[in-house]
Amino acid sequence: MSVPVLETENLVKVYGKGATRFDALKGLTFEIHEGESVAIVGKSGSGKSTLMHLLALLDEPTAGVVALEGEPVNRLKPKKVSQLRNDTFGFVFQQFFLNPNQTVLENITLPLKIAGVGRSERNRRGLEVLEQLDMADKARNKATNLSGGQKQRACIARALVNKPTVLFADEPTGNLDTVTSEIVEDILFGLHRDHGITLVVVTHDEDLAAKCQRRLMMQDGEIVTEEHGAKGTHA
Ligand SMILES: Nc1ncnc2c1ncn2[C@@H]1O[C@H](COP(=O)(O)OP(=O)(O)OP(=O)(O)O)[C@@H](O)[C@H]1O
Repeated sequence: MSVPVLETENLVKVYGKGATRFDALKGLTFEIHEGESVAIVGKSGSGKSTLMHLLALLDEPTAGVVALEGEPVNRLKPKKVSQLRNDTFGFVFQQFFLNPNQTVLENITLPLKIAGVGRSERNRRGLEVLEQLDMADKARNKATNLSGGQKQRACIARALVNKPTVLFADEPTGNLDTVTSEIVEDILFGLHRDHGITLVVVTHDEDLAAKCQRRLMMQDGEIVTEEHGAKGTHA
């Protein structure tokens, strides 16, 4: 079998110490393979976001290992980790995190700016993904002047502009109405199906989770069950 794009070994996260110590993740070992769609589900406080932050190299575990394409990340220098994160991952969050003072195009090309890509190439690639998401006509709009669904599409565009291997989505439809949620879900699963992007979704939404090929059910910092097989039409 191929090397997993992400794997963890005995992943532990402890917040605080002494009387305020909280064991948020209690030794998780699992793999995510390239091209999979995986949902991380569970009640509020079960450790979903903590796990996603560790997988996405946004935070460090207290103990245990995260390996990216077979390489344990804890052996790498912080600068290399940042570079890998920017090159390999795209992020879509519930809260959008768009800069209201910048245009849509400026917002979505930020990962390319961080990677040191020049302005004209940034704009070319930015317009290409906006085109793909049917948002090219909004390129010069300020990011505030968009509907919720358009904001989330802009976030997806920003997540895709670096052609990531893995797309992390934390409650991507949490702030959207049902119809707009479906549009955003269709885009995410379309990227998965048609472009082979690996999708890691943290969600409370059972319908969204059901569309993923695998569901990791979390409870009190542990994966208590794992379900396989998409329940929807996106096998
Ligand atoms: N920085 C922190 N300091 C202390 N405790 C924390 C910190 N971050 C998270 N926790 C605790 O760790 C536990 C897991 O939090 P986490 O955000 O991963 O849960 P979650 O499953 O994503 O919840 P939600 O669905 O509400 O977002 C919670 O009990 C939370 O209070």
